[in-house]
Amino acid sequence: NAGCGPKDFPELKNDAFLLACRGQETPHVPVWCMRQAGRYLPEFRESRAGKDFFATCRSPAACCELTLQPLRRFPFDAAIIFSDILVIPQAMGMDVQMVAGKGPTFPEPLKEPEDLLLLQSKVDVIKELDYVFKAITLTRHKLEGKVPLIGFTGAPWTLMAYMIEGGASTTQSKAKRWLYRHPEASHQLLKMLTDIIVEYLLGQVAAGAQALQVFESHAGCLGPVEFQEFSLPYLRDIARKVKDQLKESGQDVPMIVFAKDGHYSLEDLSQSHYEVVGLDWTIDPRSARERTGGKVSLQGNMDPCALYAPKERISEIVKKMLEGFGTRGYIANLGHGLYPDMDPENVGAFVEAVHTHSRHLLNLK
Ligand SMILES: Cc1c2[nH]c(c1CCC(=O)O)Cc1[nH]c(c(CCC(=O)O)c1C)Cc1[nH]c(c(CCC(=O)O)c1C)Cc1[nH]c(c(C)c1CCC(=O)O)C2
Repeated sequence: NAGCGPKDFPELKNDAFLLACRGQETPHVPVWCMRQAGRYLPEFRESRAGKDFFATCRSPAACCELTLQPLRRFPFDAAIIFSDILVIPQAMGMDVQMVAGKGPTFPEPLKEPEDLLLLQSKVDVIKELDYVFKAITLTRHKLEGKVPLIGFTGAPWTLMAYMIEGGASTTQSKAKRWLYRHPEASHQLLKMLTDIIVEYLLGQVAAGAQALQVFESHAGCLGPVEFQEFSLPYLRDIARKVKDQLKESGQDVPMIVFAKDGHYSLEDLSQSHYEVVGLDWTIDPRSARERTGGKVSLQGNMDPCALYAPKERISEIVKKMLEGFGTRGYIANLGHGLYPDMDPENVGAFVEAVHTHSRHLLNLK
């Protein structure tokens, strides 16, 4: 561990992202992309070639390299640690494999409430997920203070859905069956996940994460009523518990909640102790501002597919997006992750358009 402890990190040189999380003034609108470390980069494909996905996640050196790759190409204002949300079900004792062309797969998903007994009830998060903490500490050093490092987790409902579906699903009907047929067991599982997530996020901050994003990627298959019961209380709990604990040690780390396709929940999410609410592209920037009433910063939300447009068109779309959100309390991003067939040059055009147009808008003030 010599020379790599979570202390004496290099001084941060670009704090635009952290300032924007807190609604403070910045010289330009900060920008990063979900899945910025990914298969659209040839160097990523080369590093990952022939290696097992979760073995890569367990190698701090590999995670560090993959996290840094996009920053060598583009002037992103934040880095997000390379890892996966499914490391938590693994830490709970479930087998998860990444199957090429199919995505994450659980050979033995949860079927009935009795299966909860097969899960590790007391997970030693610090020990089981130590490899993630090591990756964060190493990456924070290697970033040399260029930009802040974001840690992340899946939200309880999204993780529960994977653990029951056993992989990708369009309807999430197996997982939703639990909500309607086994509400008590569902809450038991969601609570178990919440406790692990809180410890996991605190461990990430101790290791050097400077902001935290919670991915509720499967919000879209819930309606407002189910969301209120099975997602929102746990999202709130996570933010409150993490913040309370951090406060005790005099720390304060901005938190982002991203509930994909959860447009119905925007008002609630803006009052859930998160500094930032992430948005997908189905929400109009101006209406998002009105509905959140200036209570939070907003992040998002260009349709990732707009990156298939020519560069000039990308620039126009970005300009409209910036005019809609305004330049204060705003972090530019896509409405979801980049796809493997996207052109890195257009990602560069997106980043440049955000910086150029936002500087221009800020100078007009
Ligand atoms: C749902 C989810 C997962 N993982 C994640 C989510 C939440 C975000 C979202 O809604 O997309 C989170 C995640 N996964 C990954 C990151 C890394 C950081 C970044 O955004 O750059 C992050 C933040 C790396 C990854 N995670 C994965 C990849 C691609 C596979 C590879 O590198 O071999 C990457 C770069 C694999 C993964 N892991 C998961 C899926 C659905 C897939 C895609 C499977 C496929 O496309 O074949 C589960």
